[in-house]
Amino acid sequence: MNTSERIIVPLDVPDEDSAIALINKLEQVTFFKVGLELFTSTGPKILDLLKSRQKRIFLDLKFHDIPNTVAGACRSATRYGVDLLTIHATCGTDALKAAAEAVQEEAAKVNIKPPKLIAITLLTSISSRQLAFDLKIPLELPEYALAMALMAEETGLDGAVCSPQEVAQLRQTCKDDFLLVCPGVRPTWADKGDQKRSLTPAQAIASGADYLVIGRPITAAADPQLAWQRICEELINVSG
Ligand SMILES: O=c1ccn([C@@H]2O[C@H](COP(=O)(O)O)[C@@H](O)[C@H]2O)c(=O)[nH]1
Repeated sequence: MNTSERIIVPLDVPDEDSAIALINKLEQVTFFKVGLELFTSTGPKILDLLKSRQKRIFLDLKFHDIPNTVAGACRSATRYGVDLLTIHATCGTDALKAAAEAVQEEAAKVNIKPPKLIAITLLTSISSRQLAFDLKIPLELPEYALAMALMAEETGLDGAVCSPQEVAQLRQTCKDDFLLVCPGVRPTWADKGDQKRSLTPAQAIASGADYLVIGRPITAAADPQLAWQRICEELINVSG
């Protein structure tokens, strides 16, 4: 996989027309993320459109519910034939196990490749202070993120979503093939916005991330294609 294929661009836009406009501006991008905003607006037809253009798809619906419900949601999402799918680790072990089994069973039933099911460890918009004072979690943030990732690994998930600040620790501790996907990535020239635990794309890759989710630095740029290219060049300069 070349470095540009490691960048996943989220289509965080309100409707299908805006998504198509963005996809057209980013012809060279191979991997797009469809999240809550766009999927709630368009439903699965946006996934068909991306597939018709041979794009890879990260369906980031961040399931968070009881075991029976997340298993059902995972079965439905599996039938879309997407590449990556998310669930919150805080659903707990029973729900994570049920979700992982549901994905495998449904993919076998309809004879398609299962999506990689990955767990959100701790949203990248949460700071250490918020973890302690808002969520009342009495652990250091890296320790908590690692615990969530290990729970996901032990329950049979394929990987985790983590901030670039924790990815080195997760890379060292988790199995080599445990997929690590990092949002909250910011080039030095971009605004952090609501992201609290960011590093640059080059730092995130050097720390062991498999994929980077980079949205507004690209999608809100005056020229999204140019912004994407600038990030690709920064990554090539680091990885040689
Ligand atoms: O912990 C998480 C999990 C998911 N996201 C998603 O990634 C993108 C980031 O977009 P930016 O514009 O680069 O901030 C967005 O779609 C989030 O829903 C995340 O940021 N953090």
